[in-house]
Amino acid sequence: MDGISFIKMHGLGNDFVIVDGRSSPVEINEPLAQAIANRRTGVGCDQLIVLEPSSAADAFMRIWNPDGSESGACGNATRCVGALLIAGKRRNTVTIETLAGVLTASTAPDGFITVDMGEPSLAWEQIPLARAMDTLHVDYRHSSGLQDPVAVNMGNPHAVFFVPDAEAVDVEAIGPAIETDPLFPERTNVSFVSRKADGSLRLVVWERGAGRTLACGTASCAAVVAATRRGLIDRKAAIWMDGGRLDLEWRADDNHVIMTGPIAVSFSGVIALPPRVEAA
Ligand SMILES: N[C@H](CCC[C@H](N)C(=O)O)C(=O)O
Repeated sequence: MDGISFIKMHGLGNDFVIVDGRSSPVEINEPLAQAIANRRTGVGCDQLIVLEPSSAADAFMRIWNPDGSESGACGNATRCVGALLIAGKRRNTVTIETLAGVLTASTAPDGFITVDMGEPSLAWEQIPLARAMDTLHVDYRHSSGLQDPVAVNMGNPHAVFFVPDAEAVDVEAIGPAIETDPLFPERTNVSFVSRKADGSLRLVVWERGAGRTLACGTASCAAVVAATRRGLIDRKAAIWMDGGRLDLEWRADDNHVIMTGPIAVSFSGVIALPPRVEAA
C-alpha cells in the first residue's frame, strides 16, 4: 500500500500533520490537502505542513489550510517544525524558510521553542487591502457593530478587532463574513482581542481557510503589534488563547516579533493513498 509518513504535532491545540518531503518529494495538491486535513475522513488538522529542501535554510515549510489554500506563515507550526529540526540536527537554533521569508527557531527554557517571526508589514498594500487606507484604523464595520480593526501582515493577513470581552464574541457567526470580505483580496485571519486586568491579552481567532482554532501563532504576533500601535501595551505581552498562553515581544531595536511557547507530539503514522486503479 502506498502511503505518506507523517507526525502529528500541536502548539496549544493548534494542530498539524507534518510530512517530511526533504529526502523524497511528496506531491501535495489542493484536494489531497483537504482530504488529509479532514477531521472525519482524514487524519485531521488545522494545517498540513510539508517540509521541502531549501537552499536558504535547514528546510522549506509549505503550509496548507484545510480548505486547500496555502498560507505564507504559521507560527505554531514553525515552533513544531523547529523542534523537529533542532532534535534532528542536534543544534539549539535552526532556520526555516517559508513563503514569507526565513525564520529562526531556537530552544527556550522548560522545553519551549522561541521563533523569530521577522518584521510585521503594516502598509495597506502589504496586508493586502483592496484600497488605500490607514491600517491602524481600517475602514470596516460588520453588521454586528464590530468595527475599526487594525490590519497586520505577518506573512499572512490579519484583521485584529479590540473588544471589551473576546470570549463573548460569536466568532463562528462573525468570522466567515470578515474573512471573505472584498476589502481583503487574499481573505484574512480574524482576531478578537481584549485586555485582561493583569495587562495580558485574551485572543480568540477565526483562521482564514481553517475556521476557529484553539491557538494561532501569527495571530498572537499580529495582536501584540496591533495592541502596541494602539497604545494598549508596550511591545511585550502574554497572549491567552483557548488552548493556552504564548509570550510575545515586538522588539524595538530590530522590529522583529518574537514568539515563545510550548509544542507537543501527538502521534505518527502513514496516510494511505488510494490504490492505483488502471482503467480497463
Ligand atoms: N495557525 C497558524 C496560522 C495559520 C494561518 C492560515 N490560516 C492562513 O493565514 O491562511 C499560526 O499558528 O500562525
